[in-house]
Amino acid sequence: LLIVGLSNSGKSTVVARLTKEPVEEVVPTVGFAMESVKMEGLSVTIFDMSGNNRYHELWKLYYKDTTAVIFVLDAADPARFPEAETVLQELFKADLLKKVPILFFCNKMDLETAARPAEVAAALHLPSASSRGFQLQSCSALRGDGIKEGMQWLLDQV
Ligand SMILES: Nc1nc2c(ncn2[C@@H]2O[C@H](COP(=O)(O)OP(=O)(O)OP(=O)(O)O)[C@@H](O)[C@H]2O)c(=O)[nH]1
Ligand SMILES: [Mg+2]
Repeated sequence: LLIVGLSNSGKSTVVARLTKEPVEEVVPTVGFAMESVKMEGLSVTIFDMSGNNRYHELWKLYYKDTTAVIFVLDAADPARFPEAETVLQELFKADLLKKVPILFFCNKMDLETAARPAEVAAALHLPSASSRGFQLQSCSALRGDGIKEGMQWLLDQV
């Protein structure tokens, strides 16, 4: 399982939710962090990538071993939506990810300023949920809302 997205979007907070570690202790990721967790009897290895620009090239090295992708967006940071779209397009274009389901977490929905999922879908020109194993899920990793629902969809795809 590969977790990508821009810096500060909440990837490691999502991972902390999945591994049941305290979300308060999350710090910016340097390079990447690897975690293993059991989900519904499956042993899942999570690669939590740094969103820092300097590490984006590193993501590609993991594509060939990737069964599923989670892309995390900070929905309260519209200034970075174009940058997020560019990064997401790279994922869609990658040959090694052609058959890999992508779960899109529209994160930080607890914040009043967060864009609605429909606005995010329009701004980032997201494909419809039915196409190519793509699913948009709104969530708050901080509160733990929506994470289970998203993971349920993803596990059903693999
Ligand atoms: N309000 C709110 N804050 C969140 C949420 N998820 C994460 N954050 C905060 O956003 C900041 C960044 O979270 P991280 O999980 O470290 O983000 P990241 O995507 O792993 O960042 P990098 O490792 O630097 O790429 C932290 O201060 C988190 O507490 C959320 O759902 N709501
Ligand atoms: Mg991180």
